[in-house]
Amino acid sequence: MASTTARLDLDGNTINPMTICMIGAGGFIGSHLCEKLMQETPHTVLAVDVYNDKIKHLLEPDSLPWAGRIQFHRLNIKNDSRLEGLIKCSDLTINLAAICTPADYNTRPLDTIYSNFIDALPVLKYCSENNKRLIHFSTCEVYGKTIGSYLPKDSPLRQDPAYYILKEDVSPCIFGSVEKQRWSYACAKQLIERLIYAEGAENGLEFTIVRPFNWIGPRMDFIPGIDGPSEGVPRVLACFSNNLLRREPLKLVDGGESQRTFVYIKDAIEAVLLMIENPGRASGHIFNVGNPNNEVTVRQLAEMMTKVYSKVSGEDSIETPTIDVSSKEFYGEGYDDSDKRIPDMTIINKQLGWNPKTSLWDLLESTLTYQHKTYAEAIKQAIAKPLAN
Ligand SMILES: NC(=O)c1ccc[n+]([C@@H]2O[C@H](COP(=O)([O-])OP(=O)(O)OC[C@H]3O[C@@H](n4cnc5c(N)ncnc54)[C@H](O)[C@@H]3O)[C@@H](O)[C@H]2O)c1
Ligand SMILES: O=c1ccn([C@@H]2O[C@H](COP(=O)(O)OP(=O)(O)O[C@H]3OC[C@@H](O)[C@H](O)[C@H]3O)[C@@H](O)[C@H]2O)c(=O)[nH]1
Repeated sequence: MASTTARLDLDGNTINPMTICMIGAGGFIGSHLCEKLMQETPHTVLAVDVYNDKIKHLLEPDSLPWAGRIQFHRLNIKNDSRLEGLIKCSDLTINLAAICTPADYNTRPLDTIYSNFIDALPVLKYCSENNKRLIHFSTCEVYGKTIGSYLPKDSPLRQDPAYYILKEDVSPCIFGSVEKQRWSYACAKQLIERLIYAEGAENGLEFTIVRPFNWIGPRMDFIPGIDGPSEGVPRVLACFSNNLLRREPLKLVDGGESQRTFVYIKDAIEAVLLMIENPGRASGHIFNVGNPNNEVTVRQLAEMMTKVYSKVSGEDSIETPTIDVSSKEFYGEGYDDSDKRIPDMTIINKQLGWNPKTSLWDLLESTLTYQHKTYAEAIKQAIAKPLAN
């Protein structure tokens, strides 16, 4: 419950309650951010989304301690004139709305580009015209591939951090060719970042851009055939969770050699709250938000998830826990991948003093405990049903 003592920002000033228009509030990150804002702050949230399943527990019943501080507005920002009014009556807009699953980037590139660029334009326009602050969610994918990935395999420079650490104000954005439609998302995100930055430079828009580096945790995406389409392909955490729950081998795309750093959603949300409540320190900045200490290859992630799931479910792992699949088979034509993603943390450290805390093992343990509790029974029933018929 929100504390009654005054909240202070990082400079010791009192934080006044604010109204936040949160677009995409019904998604994975939005649901955790709404939860944090309701449980720990006095702020009000106008939660905008086309779905609200992931925030239902915050909206009902009316007796919840924060009732009245969160309102759900079911609207599609593509074509709804109510959006401007909601932005106008808020102090801050946070835009999370996007198509952001890699399986869509090469198979639905038009929807991906529209969602990540065109649909964000009115949000930016209304914030700029009404002098409202904007926190916009971009992605670590804007960095694309590392410079090091273009060096010869045996080059010693590949070991030099200058060739792979990703810095907001220094690193270039390196994407594959246009035929590699994987990059439709990254490219759309890059262009909206540039437009927001330009609105700041030319028209004084107060903005913050967030580049999340693989935030994971409970409520991420969906489990195919249970709370999402049977043929759907979510992000890796949900793909591997689904395989573990169904006792199927985890599929390693192109050998599972790509590397990622994973950060626990609850750590990352702390960083967003600091941005919300410290505008003087956050405005005009682009922030990497990730955990450089949690780097693994996708193969290592699969191995660790298999061990953790065995521990939390009490079930032995299957005989062949992983299998290799080609990216063409798994994602279709036009897929490509980021080789390695380690965030530089200098700017977020200096501006907000934020550091991630949770190790990969610990965050997988709490997340897979949630997956097991939430889905194991439903999966059992789904598997038993066709047999019974
Ligand atoms: N989760 C991550 O690790 C990660 C990494 C990089 C970037 N991001 C960015 O963070 C943001 C949120 O990501 P997420 O993981 O919560 O994804 P998500 O898919 O769970 O949430 C996005 C939400 O936006 C809503 N939405 C999409 N289009 C809409 C529209 N036209 N009108 C209204 N609502 C709409 C969706 O219904 C969904 O609830 C996205 O912009 C994404 O690109 C996330
Ligand atoms: O079953 C699977 C799923 C995924 N993978 C691999 O696992 C890696 C991670 O895949 P994810 O689905 O989590 O997506 P990525 O990390 O590539 O991109 C994500 O990064 C940042 C955000 O902007 C987006 O949420 C998304 O684009 C990729 O190398 C992918 O090929 C598998 O090997 N097997």
